[in-house]
Amino acid sequence: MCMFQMGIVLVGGVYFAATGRISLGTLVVFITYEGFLLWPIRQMGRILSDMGKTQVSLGRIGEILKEDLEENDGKLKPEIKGNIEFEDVYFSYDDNKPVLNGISFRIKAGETVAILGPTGSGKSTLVQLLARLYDYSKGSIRIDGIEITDIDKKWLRRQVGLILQEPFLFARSIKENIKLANMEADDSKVYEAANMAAIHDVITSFDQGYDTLVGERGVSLSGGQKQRVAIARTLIRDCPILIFDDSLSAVDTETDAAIQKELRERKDNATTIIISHRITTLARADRILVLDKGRIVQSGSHEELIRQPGLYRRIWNIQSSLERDLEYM
Ligand SMILES: Nc1ncnc2c1ncn2[C@@H]1O[C@H](COP(=O)(O)OP(=O)(O)OP(=O)(O)O)[C@@H](O)[C@H]1O
Repeated sequence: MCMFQMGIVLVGGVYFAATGRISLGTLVVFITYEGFLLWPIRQMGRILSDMGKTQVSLGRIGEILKEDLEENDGKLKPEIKGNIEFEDVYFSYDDNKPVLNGISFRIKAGETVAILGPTGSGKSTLVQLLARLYDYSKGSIRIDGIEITDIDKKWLRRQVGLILQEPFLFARSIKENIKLANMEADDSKVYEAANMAAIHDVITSFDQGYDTLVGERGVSLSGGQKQRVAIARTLIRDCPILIFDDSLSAVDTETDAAIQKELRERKDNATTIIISHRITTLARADRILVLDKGRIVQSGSHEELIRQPGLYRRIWNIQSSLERDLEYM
């Protein structure tokens, strides 16, 4: 029972006892039994709300298991260069609320495109369609000219490296966490990926180096360090298409710049899509798409977008004036 409820019961109870309407014994028994009753009722409320979450999670696990059993016979397994084309793509999670409303754009193999947009504008949904986590209802998405629904789903997902904002690390060593995506990779490949993700020096500063355990029994990594381990885990797969879904947000600006430089200088330059709210990250991309309510409302290079009114210029003004203020502090 919270202090407030306890206070009301006590004040009321003492008043009734003092005016002789109830005995002191009745008051004590009432408070005791109320305490017994309240806790199970609260627990019941929690169980009911957890049951709702369990139902949704069970449904999703079922979908994943079903997908694994799906036949992919006859689907293509092409070698992918990384040319991406969205043509008039529509998508909604449920029929009433459209999330993407006619998205069209092209990315050439090896290009870096950044996406900016208010929360809920459909950025994550757009990149998840590319990895076929969901299927679009109308329009066409092509990779190297092939409709992605004609490509074997597992094959496609191996070519598209999607790094999420809150990556999951297992309670294993850092090396095992990086190698997870490519068990055949040797140590030099692990170090190369960690270097590109700007996390090698942090790892080697630990007493156990790459054998350091992550999680409760080992080191607790910061949000930015976890993101960089997850980036290394994706880079070790050598995917021709890389997607950073706000996954550079917890990394400081300089490290972010270092990672982007490494990616650009990679031998086989991957097609890269970066979702970010940080203007310095966006500015380094070859092209920026601005999304609003499931539509592309602006598209161009940093120089082009700061010359026209719109969300990009507003964010640029706010973030640059903040940086100037910080310099003077
Ligand atoms: N699995 C889902 N089921 C139902 N609706 C969803 C699901 N995922 C996202 N949405 C809804 O779709 C819309 C677009 O979401 P999305 O995550 O793509 O936006 P976003 O631009 O990436 O936002 P943020 O910047 O906050 O990550 C939102 O209204 C969101 O509530």
